[in-house]
Amino acid sequence: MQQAFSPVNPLTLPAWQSLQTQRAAMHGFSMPAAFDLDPQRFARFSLSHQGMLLDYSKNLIDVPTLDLLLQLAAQAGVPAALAAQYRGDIVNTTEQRPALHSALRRPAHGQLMLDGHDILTEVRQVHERMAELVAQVHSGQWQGFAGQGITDIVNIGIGGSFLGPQLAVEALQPFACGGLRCHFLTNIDSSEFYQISRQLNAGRTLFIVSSKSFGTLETLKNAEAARRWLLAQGCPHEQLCRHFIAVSSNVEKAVAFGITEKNILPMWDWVGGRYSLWSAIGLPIALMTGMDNFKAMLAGAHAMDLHALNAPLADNMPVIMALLGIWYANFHGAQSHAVLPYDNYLRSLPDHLQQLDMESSGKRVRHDGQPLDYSSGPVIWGNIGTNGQHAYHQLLLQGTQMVPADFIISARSLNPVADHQQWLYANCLSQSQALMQGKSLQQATEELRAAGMDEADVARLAPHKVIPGNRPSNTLVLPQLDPHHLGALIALYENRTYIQSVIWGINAFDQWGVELGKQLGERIYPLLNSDAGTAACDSSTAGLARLFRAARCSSGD
Ligand SMILES: O=P(O)(O)OC[C@H]1O[C@H](O)[C@H](O)[C@@H](O)[C@@H]1O
Repeated sequence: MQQAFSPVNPLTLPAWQSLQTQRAAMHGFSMPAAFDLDPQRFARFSLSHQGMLLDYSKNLIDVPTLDLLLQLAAQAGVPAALAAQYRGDIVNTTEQRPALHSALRRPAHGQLMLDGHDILTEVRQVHERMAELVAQVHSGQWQGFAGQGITDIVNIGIGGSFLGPQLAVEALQPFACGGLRCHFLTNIDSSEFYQISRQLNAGRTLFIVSSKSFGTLETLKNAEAARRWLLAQGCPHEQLCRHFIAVSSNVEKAVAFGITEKNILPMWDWVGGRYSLWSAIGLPIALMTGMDNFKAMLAGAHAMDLHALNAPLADNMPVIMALLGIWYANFHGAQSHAVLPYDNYLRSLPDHLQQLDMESSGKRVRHDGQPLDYSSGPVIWGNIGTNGQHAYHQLLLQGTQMVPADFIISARSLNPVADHQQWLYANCLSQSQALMQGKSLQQATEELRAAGMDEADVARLAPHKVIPGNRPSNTLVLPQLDPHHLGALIALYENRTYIQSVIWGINAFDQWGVELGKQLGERIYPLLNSDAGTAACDSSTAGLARLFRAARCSSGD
């Protein structure tokens, strides 16, 4: 396997330096004026792929800025890095692994050799096993301990073993088949276990224990609780195998936990957790929507990979989105980025992208361990559009920070109701337009005068109504939210995240930061039983541990 990276400090790239000069030259750039001056601005700054349109005309760019950003991508070696990732070179340098989630969605023919194995054959075999399981569950051939078919599946997993499947299961609800209900058990919170388990009939429930490592505390504790619950509900010990499937790259640990080997679907260390919904971690998606829809999602993602690999930089959707992200994070000081899907089915997209992007881009050193002296990834946040208009859009419009936003909407609704979709679309467009146009003091003043207000009140109120405008956004329009376009959309963001990491010179595929809390949790747990050891820890942790012990004593637990 080849090592892909000789890390580059982007600050040394000529295009980075030119962009700094360009940023200064752009001081005073007005997006509304740019639209007035150039009737072709929308056509110039938009592109489409697989029927998806990216309108990036409402950004703080002009042609020279975009040219410099494209030069930055070329100088940072983006095309070569995309090819290296797709080929299976070691792009995860700290763990010395490739990141081959793209291999999970390649068509079923061809070969990709890794350490002497053809991994495409292995992927194919797992997809075939998934198809068998889906058929068995849907046909009622898979039966629980009481000889009845399955009605409920419970995915036990967290992080990447939860967020991607949850997003896709929700997004593809109109494509549901098989009549199953799907639940996600994630947190180590007894209330969550209680709320889910009370809806279940034990004899008709299938638990999928999803954990790449099979070492994640929350997942193992919930799997143990599920096993105890099944036994308490009358499942004989020897019949537990009818109620548990596992997905893991650590088959040994899954077997040691008690899962029958034939019920364990493998995954591989070359798939990162946050990129794993395309593997057997996506089993809940296949169970809820059928294998054909799961495969259509893979095909959409694959087409996006090919686009990222082959389209010229200037026509390349993930490249353009990545460069705009860099422009705002590194040249405008933006510290957050909003993802605003105008689609209830995409309500979990911001959650998924938070893990995808913030675990990948939340880094402080380059591949070579040198600290960054520039920003890496911003905070990703967001929620369903329209709802946000009645909440945090106030800050987007009039707050002191500039927050670049992605608006995402489908041209067609799969469940049309009267003129709802037209209003939804109008709302979406109104927000990006308001962010771009704003409202001047003169406009605010005229509006108040037109409403018949006296001059003193006009003068008092007008400044509060000013909206600065010139705030950037992208609009992504999907023809409709179907499996193919969902796959393309998620893969678009995956590629965008990777491209940004290449320019920043950071590793998008490790996440060492999350380990510290896990280690400390192991040390804190015993302090909640006894105060032995509290002397050695900080007074805040000791005080909070004391409070827990006191609460437990008083409740008699
Ligand atoms: O799938 P698992 O091994 O249980 O891991 C679940 C999650 O745990 C972590 O702590 C990582 O930060 C995530 O990237 C991962 O997706």
